[in-house]
Amino acid sequence: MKYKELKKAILLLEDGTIFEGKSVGIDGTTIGEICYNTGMTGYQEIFTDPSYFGQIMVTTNAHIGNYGVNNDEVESDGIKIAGLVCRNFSYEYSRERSNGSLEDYLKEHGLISITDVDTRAVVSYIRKHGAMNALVSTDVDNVEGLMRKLAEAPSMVGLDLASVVSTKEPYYFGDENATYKVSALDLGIKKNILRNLAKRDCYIKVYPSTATFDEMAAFNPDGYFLSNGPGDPEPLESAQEIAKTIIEKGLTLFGICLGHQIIALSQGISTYKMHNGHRGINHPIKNLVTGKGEITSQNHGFNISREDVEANENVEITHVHLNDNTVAGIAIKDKKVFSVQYHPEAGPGPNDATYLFDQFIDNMKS
Ligand SMILES: NC(=O)CC[C@H](N)C(=O)O
Repeated sequence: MKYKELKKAILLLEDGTIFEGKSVGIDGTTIGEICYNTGMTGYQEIFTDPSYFGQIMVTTNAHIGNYGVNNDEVESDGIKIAGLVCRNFSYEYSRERSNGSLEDYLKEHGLISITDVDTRAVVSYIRKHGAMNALVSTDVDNVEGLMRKLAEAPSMVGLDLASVVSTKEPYYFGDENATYKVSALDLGIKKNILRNLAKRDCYIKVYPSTATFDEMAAFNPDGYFLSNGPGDPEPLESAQEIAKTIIEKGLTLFGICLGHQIIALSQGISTYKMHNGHRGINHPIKNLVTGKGEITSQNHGFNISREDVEANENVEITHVHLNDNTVAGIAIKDKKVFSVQYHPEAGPGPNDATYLFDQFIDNMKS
């Protein structure tokens, strides 16, 4: 490995815990909610996933950067995480398909990152103490000032971040002569969702988070889609209103992650902040309809209340997370509406759950 003289940096947690390391990316201070992803690969897709907006990412895979970056392996127009914490940052990279180094990519996108951190200690600490805000900084001699800054940062609970990352203007994706038309609400949509729909013969109109049902209906779609996205689903009232209307009208609807939470909220099912959330690419799910297992890509810090779903006679649980028995998928009884808490589009992750896109197509067909 190339020897580099690196600046010191620190990771400071909301409760005052400090982890030391070295700076990569740019100098400065960044604040966000700390979380960790256990994926062994797929760092570029993770860093560009808009659902991570406002979060500082700890990668549990020891090596980050070793296969470089590729312009096609992005889930949005740039890096969306607030900061990166890793164990061994690789300045050297090797892969035929890569067209640049992660180091240059972090600098180009202005990401403050810290390497040489004992990430196992960080993860075991936040697993025990739960979700909290954190800061990464190269201003290592000013811990008190940094502590004050961190204390002022808002908590993730109650935060509408979807409107920040959403497109400001509607746009189209796919072939306009495709068989199915889909109106998608962009709350932080991942590109791989659009690719999966387009691949299944859909032409998609992507709407900003401020759109109304009437605007989305004007496209005359065969189906509606509610996307993934960052932050707390609860303040997103207009999206919940749209879901409620679509369901009342008996139209076809599919929701992923934040979109799934929005559908639940629209039916009076509450959401809650999890202790740590699920973020990785090997999360086991059981499909209760088919009895089959699937390994899935996940990224969420909120979840929907099992108790509320069980008490709701219009909604059924279709999928459960096998690690902790949390609700991972629901369907509205006798309607063409379903949603999952995880990521069937992968990007990164396994493709076990892509059948859900086919299910959405079948619903539009019927
Ligand atoms: N990937 C997502 O859509 C995440 C949804 C939501 N922001 C959560 O953390 O639970």
